[in-house]
Amino acid sequence: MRTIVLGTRRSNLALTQTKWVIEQLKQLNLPYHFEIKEIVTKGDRILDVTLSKVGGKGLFVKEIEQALEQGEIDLAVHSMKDVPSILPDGFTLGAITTREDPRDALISEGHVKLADLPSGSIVGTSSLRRSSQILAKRPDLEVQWIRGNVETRLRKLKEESFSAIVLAAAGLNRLGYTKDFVTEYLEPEVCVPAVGQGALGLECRTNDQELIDLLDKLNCPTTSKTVRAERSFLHTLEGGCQVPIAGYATLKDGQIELTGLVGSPDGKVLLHETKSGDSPEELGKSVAASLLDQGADEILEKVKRDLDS
Ligand SMILES: NCc1[nH]cc(CCC(=O)O)c1CC(=O)O
Repeated sequence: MRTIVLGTRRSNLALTQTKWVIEQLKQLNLPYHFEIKEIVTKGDRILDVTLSKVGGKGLFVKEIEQALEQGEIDLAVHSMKDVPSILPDGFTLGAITTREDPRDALISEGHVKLADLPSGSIVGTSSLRRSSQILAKRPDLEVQWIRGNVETRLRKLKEESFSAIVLAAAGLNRLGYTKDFVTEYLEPEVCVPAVGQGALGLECRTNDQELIDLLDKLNCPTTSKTVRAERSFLHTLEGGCQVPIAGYATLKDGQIELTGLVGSPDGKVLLHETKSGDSPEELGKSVAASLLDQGADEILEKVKRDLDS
């Protein structure tokens, strides 16, 4: 009987997600054993600077891919929003699972909603996408970088000078926080989610056909299709680093509807586009092209220059 080794980061969220996938695999009642191997990535070790400066989201994924390549692990469970838009040769996503709540969640001291936070209140986030959209709504607030896993950020909300923080609803749900813990869910009309937010990607080696066949049983066709559109959009715009880009797609009567957004980190410029189509790849490219026509490349170039300096 084959043992499938799942590699995961050590955070509570990563472990919870990996255990959830094992449960789903076990329910298939197939003759496999499952084992978890914890991996500490560079992104987990470096916590003192903004994530964008140490190399962005790809950081978490790269070291896990090395373990896959060397056969130390067979399968990696990722939050899709942390997975770069193109995987290196030799790796594939065997499945994208059913999406959790894709929205961002605002959690504030005293449960004060975004619209009601006093002027000058400090909101903690380390995402340019979130800062851009929050400052567009509330230019009188102040955004400060906050790093660390979900529990660390919640502790900092209590102990430091933040009035509110923004976290993905999906992560909170998976960790078992109840709905009344959240002050306000930010609807996609207010804050367009990150590409892939709320979906899990199951990555394995391209030559592991046995595992690819197994993972296919956990694939959610709707989530796959919408996340592919979002990732095609991201790929068309991306220059490699973490940038203020948001993308969220839904499926209605077989048609994908994709909203893309590019904003300046201070929220003074927000470019939006929503389009429908049936090819995820073409739709992603088309929404990206519209934003480039509106001047998205200028915003993104400036962000990259500021990160490099
Ligand atoms: N960047 C960290 C990260 N990656 C995925 C999630 C949440 C789960 C998800 O989006 O699926 C989080 C935490 C957060 O943004 O609050």
